[in-house]
Amino acid sequence: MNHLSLKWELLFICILLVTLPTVLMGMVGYYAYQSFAKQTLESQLHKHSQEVRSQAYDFIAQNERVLRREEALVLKRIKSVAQLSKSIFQTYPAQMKPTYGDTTLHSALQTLSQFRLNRSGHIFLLDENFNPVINNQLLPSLTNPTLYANLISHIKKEMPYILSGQTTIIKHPWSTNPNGIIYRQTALTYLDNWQMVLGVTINETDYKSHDFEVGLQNELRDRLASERIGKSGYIWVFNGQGEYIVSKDNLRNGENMLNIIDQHGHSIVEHLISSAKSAPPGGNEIIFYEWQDLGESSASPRAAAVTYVAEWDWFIGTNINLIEFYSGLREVRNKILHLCVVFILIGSLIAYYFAKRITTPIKHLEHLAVKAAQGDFNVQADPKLASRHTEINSLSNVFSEMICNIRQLMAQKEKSTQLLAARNTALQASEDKLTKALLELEYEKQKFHTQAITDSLTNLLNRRGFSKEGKKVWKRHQRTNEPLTIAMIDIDYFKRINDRYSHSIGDDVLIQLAKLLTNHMRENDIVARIGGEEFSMIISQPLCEAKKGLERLRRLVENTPIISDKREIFFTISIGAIEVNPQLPSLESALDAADTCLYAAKRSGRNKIIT
Ligand SMILES: Nc1nc2c(ncn2[C@@H]2O[C@H](COP(=O)(O)OP(=O)(O)OP(=O)(O)O)[C@@H](O)[C@H]2O)c(=O)[nH]1
Repeated sequence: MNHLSLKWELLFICILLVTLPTVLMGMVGYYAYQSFAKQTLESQLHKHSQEVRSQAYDFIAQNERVLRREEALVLKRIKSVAQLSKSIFQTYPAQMKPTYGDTTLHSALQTLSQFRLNRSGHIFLLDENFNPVINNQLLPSLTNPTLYANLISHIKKEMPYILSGQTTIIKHPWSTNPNGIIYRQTALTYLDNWQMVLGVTINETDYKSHDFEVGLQNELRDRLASERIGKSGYIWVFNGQGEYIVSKDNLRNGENMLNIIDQHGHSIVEHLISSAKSAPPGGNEIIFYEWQDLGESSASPRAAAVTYVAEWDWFIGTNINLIEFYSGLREVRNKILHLCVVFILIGSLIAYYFAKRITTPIKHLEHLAVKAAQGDFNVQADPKLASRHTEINSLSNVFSEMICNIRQLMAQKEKSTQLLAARNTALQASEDKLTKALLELEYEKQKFHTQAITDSLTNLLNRRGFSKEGKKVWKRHQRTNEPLTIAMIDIDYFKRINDRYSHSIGDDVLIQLAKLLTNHMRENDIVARIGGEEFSMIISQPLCEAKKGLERLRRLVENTPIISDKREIFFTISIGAIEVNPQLPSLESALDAADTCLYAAKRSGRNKIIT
């Protein structure tokens, strides 16, 4: 985040603040809708299942109502037949009482014995031992003695009632068939004249026809087969053997589907049947499974509410294709997704606008600050910023005020700098003048000093200079005891040169000698003109060495004429030299000693050296 600019950081935060709640709300919305959809699915299935169940029970109830009405009619009939028969037989005398095994029945009994109601209904008579005396061949006592005994037991129970002259009806099991026990309804009455029980009996199967029930089932079957839940949801019905009672559009009715297994190898229909059986009484159970219908390339996930109608052994399922059902949910999810994206985009654009609105003035002020930092104080904040009544406005005002102050300070500084520069220039000029004056003074001083110690004609040291420099050498000699020779040099007959050639040529001689002396002397030697034509030398050599040089000098002078007016003028010098020794206490005494030698050289004929 540190390398992000403020604008992008603000933008990022705003987008985050928009995106997170949007995505969160989208997810909550989607999952809420998903949960709602699942509840809707289940309630829809429950509702359909209950409707189908109630339809089935309406049909069952209708069937039962019809059967009950049929039964009531039959029972009324057998009762009336029994009472009618009784009224007939009561008219017969006791002598006409039939006996067990009697084959010569009179015509009335034969007629009654041949009486048939529906298919199996007939009349029978039982003697006091409960043995059949007519229609004994129709009583299956020989084939099912247990059920026959059961009938007799029932009759015996009813005896007190029929003995009182009443006619009663009993229901008793009579035979069995593959569908179960077949019951009979029997109307009983008592013949007082013959002490016999008269019965009119009929099999329930004779009047309880399944045709009506089958018709009802077929009607319901057709109705269910065409019913749809949603686009492709439908209703199926299996019987306990796993056979289709109702299939989609009745296309697979009768097919046994127990062999359809799921991925775990279990029979799906068995699972449906067991789930329906375990459903709460009168209710249904929601189950999820995979099923492949005719025309489908693969099994698809389904949900069904299953219920069991025990009376018909029908396992009814109302099912929905989950892919189809949730396709609507996918549409909702996509819509939520699109809404989220649009919302985030709009939020991002708004965030970008505000981030830019916030950062643009800051960027502008930053740009101005950078320019100011680089020394450009002619910057001015954008006047548009003043129109914003925000912190930016305050910042802009403060920045402008600051720049204005800096500008004033800079102007003051500039003024002060110019003033200072002018003063510096003046000061520098004064200083230069002073330096120049000092230099001139020093030059003059040096000049005066040089003039004071220099002979103006020969530029050699004069007597004062010689004395000054000589004292230094003398002190050094005293300190180091180095060998030192003092020589006094005088031009011979100089007065004659002046007189003979002029004073000017005399000066030239002096200058010539000074040059020769200067060339002759060594670095540490001192040469000076201490009088008119008198020169002195201090030579840093012992006398023996110095004398050789002085001799060379003397000969050089002797052989080096000066040229004046194309004439050669020769001159000579006399030299007196001594070596400084401890007997000479000062430079003056040493000069005196050398002067004494010079005097001796003059006296002894000149142009020579006396040491
Ligand atoms: N041209 C010239 N002559 C000078 C100068 N100073 C002194 N003299 C002359 O030097 C002469 C010195 O003469 P003297 O003292 O008699 O010595 P000299 O003639 O050399 O004789 P000795 O020294 O005995 O050989 C004088 O005539 C001075 O006038 C100078 O600066 N220029």
